[in-house]
Amino acid sequence: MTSSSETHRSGFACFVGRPNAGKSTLTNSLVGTKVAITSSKPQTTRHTIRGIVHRPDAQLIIVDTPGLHRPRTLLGERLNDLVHTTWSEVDVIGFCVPADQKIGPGDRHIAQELAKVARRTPVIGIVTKTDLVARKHVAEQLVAMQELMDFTEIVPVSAVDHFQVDLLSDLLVRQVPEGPQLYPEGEITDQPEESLVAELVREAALEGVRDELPHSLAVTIDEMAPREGYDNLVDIYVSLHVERSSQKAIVIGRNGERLKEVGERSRRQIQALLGSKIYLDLQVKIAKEWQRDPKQLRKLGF
Ligand SMILES: Nc1nc2c(ncn2[C@@H]2O[C@H](COP(=O)(O)OP(=O)(O)OP(=O)(O)O)[C@@H](O)[C@H]2O)c(=O)[nH]1
Repeated sequence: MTSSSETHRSGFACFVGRPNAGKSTLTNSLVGTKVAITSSKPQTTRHTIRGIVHRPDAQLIIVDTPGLHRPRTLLGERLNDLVHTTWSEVDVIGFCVPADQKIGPGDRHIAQELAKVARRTPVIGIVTKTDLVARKHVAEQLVAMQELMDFTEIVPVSAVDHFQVDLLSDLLVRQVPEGPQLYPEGEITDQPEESLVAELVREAALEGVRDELPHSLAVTIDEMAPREGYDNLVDIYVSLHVERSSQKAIVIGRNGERLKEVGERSRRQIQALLGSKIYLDLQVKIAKEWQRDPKQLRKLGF
């Protein structure tokens, strides 16, 4: 019997909405007081992490997206491209509209842009600040939201009263894939992003072959640096260490098919983490009996 309570999920979410829609307050409310909000922005990271929701069953990383502009200039267009890229990299988007304000042209503009990615990235409609208006008014706003675009779900919340914030957390978590805890609890800034990237690759490499390669897979980042002359490209060279050639064959797969899948699967998540395009090079190496050799273990970061 498989119980869904045993699966752990992890992934990325972002909130969009016009200024003052309540995005930051909602992020804080979701995250709770347990976790500090980091605004650390290492060299290779473009997305700022606004907060991390730690739950026993999931970890939800809430990232910032640059604001959407009305593209009057080429720069405006470029910035909007960046927004679209971010939207397609995260696992779920929350579109915030305050309950106490009429839906306006700003919201419709965002909805139009979101509709372009909605087929790929689920969008949850969030009516914020419900504590400010009567229930009847919340209901009307929900109906108005429904007409705005095709949402995966629509939910009214109040960050101030903590009304339905846990429900929103559940709805967001439902949209992120199965995966390990990416950040240690309470310690968001200390984890070098290299380890997160390695963890994402390891997770993708184990997918479907977990029984065959239980603990015989270690992943190290050989090099990770922004490519010179490009403002949005990070080169990442990764080694996957196995113990035997039979395991190497499993990781690589027939004609390299599996390794290609591993690359595709991890690339999307790494791009979401870093907020930048990446070139990902994966090499499978045999480190004989690395689990029993202290020297090898140190080299592999254990
Ligand atoms: N009553 C009430 N006020 C709220 C709620 N959520 C946010 N606010 C208030 O609304 C204002 C804007 O909230 P923010 O969270 O800063 O909004 P934002 O969308 O992050 O704003 P930008 O950073 O400008 O995009 C603040 O004064 C908040 O205190 C809520 O649930 N209830």
